Formats: sequence, C-alpha cells, structure tokens
Amino acid sequence: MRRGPDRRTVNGMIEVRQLTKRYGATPAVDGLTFTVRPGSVTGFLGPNGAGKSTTMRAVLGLDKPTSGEARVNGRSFADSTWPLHEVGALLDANAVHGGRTAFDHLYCLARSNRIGRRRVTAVLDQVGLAEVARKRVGTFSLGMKQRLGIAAALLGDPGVLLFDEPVNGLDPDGIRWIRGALRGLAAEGRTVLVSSHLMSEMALTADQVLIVGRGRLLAETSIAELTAQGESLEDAYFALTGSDVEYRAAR
Ligand SMILES: Nc1ncnc2c1ncn2[C@@H]1O[C@H](COP(=O)(O)OP(=O)(O)OP(=O)(O)O)[C@@H](O)[C@H]1O
Repeated sequence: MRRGPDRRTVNGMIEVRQLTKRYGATPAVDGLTFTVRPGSVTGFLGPNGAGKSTTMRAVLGLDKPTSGEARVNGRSFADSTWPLHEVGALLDANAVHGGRTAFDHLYCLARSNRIGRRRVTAVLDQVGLAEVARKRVGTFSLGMKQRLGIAAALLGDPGVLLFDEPVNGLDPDGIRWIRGALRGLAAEGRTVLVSSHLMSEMALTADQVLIVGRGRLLAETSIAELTAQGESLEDAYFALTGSDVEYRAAR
C-alpha cells in the first residue's frame, strides 16, 4: 500500500471562506465563513434547505462554488492526490450498488486509492460488518448501510471526516454506535464534521456547533457556551433559527 499524505504536514482543518453557491437566482449558501478544527466533533445544524449538504459538497470538491472557497488541509480538496487518505465522507448511505457484496463495494473504492484487501477487512471489522462482508449490499438494512458508509469513509485512515445526517432512520442501538464512533474518531485527533437535525443527539455527540440558516452563518461556538445560561441546545437552536425556517406549518 502506498502511503497517503504525511500527518505532520497537514493541518487537519476545514476552512470555508465567503462561500457562496447559487442555483439560479437563489443562494443555497450565502457568504459562509467558518473553520472546523481537529480533535473534536463539530455539529453542523440548520433547518431544511439551510445549505448544509451544499457546503459539504463544496468542501469535497463535488460542487463548484459560485464564489469564495472551501479548503481542507490548506488547499482545495479537488486537488488532492490522496482523496481517501485525506478526507472520508458519508453523504448518502443509499448511494451504493445493491448487487455488490460489502467487501467488493469497499474493495472497488480501496483500489482507486491503492488501498489493500487487508484494510478493507479491518474497516468491516471496525464497523461491525465482518460477518456480512460477503452479503449483497441490496439486502442490508439502513443501519447496516450507514455502517458500510462509515467503513468507506475510514478506508484511507483520513484525518478529516464529514458525515451528512448519519443517524437518520437508525434505531437506538445504531444511534448509540454512531455517537461512540464519532467521539472515538475525534478523540484520536481527527476533524469530524457531522450534520444532523436531532438536537438531543447532537448535544450528546458534538463539542462545537455551526448553525446555519438560509445559507448564512448564525452561530459558530461550543455546545458548552451555547447552553451556559441553562438553555437546552434545542432552545438555543430555535432562538437562533426562528426566522430562518423555509417551511412552517400553519398554526
Ligand atoms: N442541485 C440543486 N439544484 C437546485 N437547487 C438545489 C440543488 N441542491 C440544493 N439546492 C437548494 O439549495 C438549498 C440548500 O439545500 P441543501 O440540501 O444544501 O440544504 P440542507 O441544509 O442540507 O437541507 P436538509 O437539512 O433538508 O438536508 C435548498 O433550497 C435546495 O433546494
């Protein structure tokens, strides 16, 4: 296996500067600036349509910004020679080829970054899928697909990890497992950015939070600071996002 980037020469930071992404006239992301640092879990929160997924796609080089920039380890991730070794991402757990086995799905990804079979076996073991490694992904439950997506993100042992709503649709056991996995990755000194709509879960998982509304930054702070006045994370979230919700039912 060829080695990825030297950990000592990368800063592990996600830096978003004046990022704007428009689809037609409407900005999905509107002049967003923030920094995500290593060693903690950063929750990325905001109402539906606030621009979280668009921002993550821009960080991963999957969406070209209209203006501004997103950098990982000090440069555009689209220029990375070692994508899986630098950044691991889970954007959509269902975006897998159902006819492939779990092992083959991961091995296809691994080969593109010159990662060997032994590492594929190790990450399957790490996420608890060793016993179903030879089963077709099409037979997997959502929880198993989320675990597989996390295994894919971990393949290259990256220092930076992005997870877009990884606990959506999971049972309590799966939610607890993901919480432990994210906290463990941050404790190893990695940078972990995770979007979620579950405030109670984020209060347990994240150390830092970024809150966005209508593509703009509403808060960049720690959970401890946000809840220092005795408010819950959910109360603080509603106070910040109150006027930025795109759709609301009539009362
Ligand atoms: N490919 C696209 N074409 C047109 N509009 C888009 C596209 N992708 C996103 N948008 C729009 O950009 C805005 C931000 O969407 P985005 O998916 O980034 O928000 P989000 O915060 O991730 O939302 P959710 O919490 O619902 O997943 C929304 O108004 C959405 O409709």
